[in-house]
Amino acid sequence: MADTELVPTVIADNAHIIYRIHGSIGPHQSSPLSSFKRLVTRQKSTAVREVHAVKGASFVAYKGEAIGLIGTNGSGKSTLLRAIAGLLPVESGGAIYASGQPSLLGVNAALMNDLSGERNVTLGCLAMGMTPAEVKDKVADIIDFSGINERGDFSSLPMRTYSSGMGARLRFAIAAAKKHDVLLIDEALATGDAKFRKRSEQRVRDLRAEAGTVFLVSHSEQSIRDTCERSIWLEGGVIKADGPTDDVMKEYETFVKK
Ligand SMILES: Nc1ncnc2c1ncn2[C@@H]1O[C@H](COP(=O)(O)OP(=O)(O)OP(=O)(O)O)[C@@H](O)[C@H]1O
Repeated sequence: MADTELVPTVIADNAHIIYRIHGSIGPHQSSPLSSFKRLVTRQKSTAVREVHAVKGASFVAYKGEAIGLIGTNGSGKSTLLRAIAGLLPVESGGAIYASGQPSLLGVNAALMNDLSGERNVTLGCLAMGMTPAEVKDKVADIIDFSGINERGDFSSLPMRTYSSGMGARLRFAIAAAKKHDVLLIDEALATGDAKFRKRSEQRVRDLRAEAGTVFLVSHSEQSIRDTCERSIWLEGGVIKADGPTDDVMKEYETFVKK
């Protein structure tokens, strides 16, 4: 990165993300009678519980960077990723700006369970904006990369017959078949076996080299160390550290060992 111009791809400026859970009221207020009373009197339920998941996150990500997001369970990593993808709103007073359309690749990425793996590859590629001709070119490579056919012809079977690891591998293979300005990966690499993990980590490095920015949420320290030169540590929704992965990991490890 040193001799290239730094081009920002994602800017988070004092981003606060709050989940509002409507109707999460106490036991007395949730009875059918009290609901009926509210209906008759046209009173709105005032009970909205808030979860302040990300608290004032600020950072700048640049082209060509792979950034690991680490932190204990519930620290806000997936929430931040979803906000970068534009799937969650940022509270007023702060903002997240991103170049292009960031793509979120999560273990929950939508594929159709009743369709075969191959059909899902075609649909996924079309949904990412490839032309039918490009898709035709890529289907075999994507299935190869996913390795779902390593134990027989699974690509022609419905996705509901796949193990969760196989599904995750196929989702990753589809998303990684395209160049992304900003690719957001949520634990997708963790579900594969060691061989697939190696292959996908290489693909993340390639995507990065193609001048995109990759964010990787993972509980696997090894995955983060192997793919990301920079890491951001979130704890309780607050960025505790942001810098070279080795340094941030050291601080994080000291924290979790306490
Ligand atoms: N849909 C939701 N509605 C309400 N609260 C939520 C929702 N999703 C997450 N949260 C809350 O937001 C906080 C951050 O959750 P998030 O999933 O971002 O953490 P995480 O760091 O990705 O956790 P993990 O490592 O366990 O995947 C948690 O307190 C969680 O309970």
